[in-house]
Amino acid sequence: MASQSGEHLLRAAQMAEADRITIASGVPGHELMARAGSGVAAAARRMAAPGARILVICGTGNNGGDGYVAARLLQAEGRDVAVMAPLGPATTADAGRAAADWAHGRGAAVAIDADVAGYDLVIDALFGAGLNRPLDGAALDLARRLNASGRPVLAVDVPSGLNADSGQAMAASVRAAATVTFAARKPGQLLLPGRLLCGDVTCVDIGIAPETIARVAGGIFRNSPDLWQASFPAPSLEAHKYRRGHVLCGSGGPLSTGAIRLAARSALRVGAGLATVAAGLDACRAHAAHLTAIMIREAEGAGDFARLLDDARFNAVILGPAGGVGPELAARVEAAARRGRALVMDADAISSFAGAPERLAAVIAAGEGAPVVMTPHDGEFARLFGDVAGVMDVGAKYERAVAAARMTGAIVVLKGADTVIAAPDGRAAINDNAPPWLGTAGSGDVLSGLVGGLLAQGMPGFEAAAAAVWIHGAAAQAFGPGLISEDLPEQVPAVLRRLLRQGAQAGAAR
Ligand SMILES: NC(=O)C1=CN([C@@H]2O[C@H](COP(=O)(O)OP(=O)(O)OC[C@H]3O[C@@H](n4cnc5c(N)ncnc54)[C@H](OP(=O)(O)O)[C@@H]3O)[C@@H](O)[C@H]2O)[C@H](O)CC1
Ligand SMILES: [K+]
Repeated sequence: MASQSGEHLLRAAQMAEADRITIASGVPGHELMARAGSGVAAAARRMAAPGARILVICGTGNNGGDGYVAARLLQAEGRDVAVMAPLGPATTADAGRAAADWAHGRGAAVAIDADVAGYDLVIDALFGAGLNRPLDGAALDLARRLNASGRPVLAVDVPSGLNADSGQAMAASVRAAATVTFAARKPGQLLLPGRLLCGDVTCVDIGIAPETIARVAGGIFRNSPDLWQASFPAPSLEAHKYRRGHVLCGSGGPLSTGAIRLAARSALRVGAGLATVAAGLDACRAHAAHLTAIMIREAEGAGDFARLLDDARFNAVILGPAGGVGPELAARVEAAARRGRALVMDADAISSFAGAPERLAAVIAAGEGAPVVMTPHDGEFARLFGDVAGVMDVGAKYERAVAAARMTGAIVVLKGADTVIAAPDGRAAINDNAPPWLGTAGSGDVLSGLVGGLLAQGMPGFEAAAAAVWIHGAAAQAFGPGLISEDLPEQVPAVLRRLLRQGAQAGAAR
């Protein structure tokens, strides 16, 4: 996993280990703190105009230490800085040293009940990665006063009260306009509500080596082209349409045919060589009125569908968009999985296994390693895994997705504004490029098509799913507000051009 390229996200414990390794290698902790504090001061300079009144709220640990360093640097250049130490003096050696350096000749800290509304910028250095229980008492009161004051907050590492791993507020969390974090982003800064509570996140290099980060990393990544560009199918002259795969898309009934058409069109747009919609006769007639490049084959039941799959040229299958929950659809899933075809399970295909994840796992195991990608939203996920210990009851969203992937053998795309892509081997990617307007009817159908189209071109399951999620978000960003799902496939070419340009540049740089 460590060889996987991409931006590592580090949990608090992994960050502490990176700290420890770096200190053991000869970089003193107070040096790391000095660099961290300097990064905070630089961000404060950008946020606070000259003459602005700055309040630095320092906790007792090293997060507070970063705050003392920033306070000293800002005061040394003539900034109007006050320090509040609501929980008492620093308790760690490095923070104590930073506090002493700040206090030297600079007067005492302000009282805890000082009116925070009187400041132009508040630097939140109360708790960082060391938060280990919900806020309470004075800390909880102060966080609430800070949020109520409407004052712009610059958070050190993470807003105080935010769990750096899960992105959840622990009783409450400071809401920051910006956050300065160190060495690597944390999962809780991309997951919701953490992403909203952090504001703009800047990651400061404090001298922790990339190989140290890779060594402590646990397979959690920020979703970006770096993660999957190497296996992204680049168009080439000899890759004629039969070499770029053929996606078989299972349709719903005659009054619910649009969903699978969105999926099939998306599969073609992302580069699949061919796409065919399989449908009952009445639905075929409905499709015939809409389709041109996408072919149509009649398949009344699961048996007909299975017989279509006897044609090995259908190397990828999409099932679920408005497919109709029930044993019929489950039987189609089984037919595709048992034949070892790359399979995307969306919506109704997932719900057709509600409460029976073990049965789904057995079906997937029969496919002997062909990639299966499921794309549930939270509700479908809960219906499938709700009763499984160790899946719904684990802390962070990516832990739930990885547990589900491990249990079923599928790649799990747990959708949302903070979609997580997880693999049975423990890898997870958190996606943070989806704009609010992507949440529109049918966008999930488009995503299933993008996944299927990339699988048809031979991308491995995890990479195909991560690339599809990223392209889905980028296409929505390209279109802007007012988006409806029919617009999404039409934005894919511009996103592909950008990706191929980036890929060519990366190749040239190698
Ligand atoms: N490489 C890096 O990332 C660097 C990070 N730095 C900064 O260090 C902090 C982490 O510092 P740490 O001392 O581990 O912990 P905090 O400062 O976040 O927390 C201080 C202590 O507060 C106690 N605690 C925890 N939760 C609560 C709570 N809800 N209420 C009250 N008190 C709480 C806890 O101590 P206990 O003994 O009470 O358990 C914490 O230890 C990191 O975020 C960075 O800002 C380095 O400065 C530079 C390198
Ligand atoms: K903080």
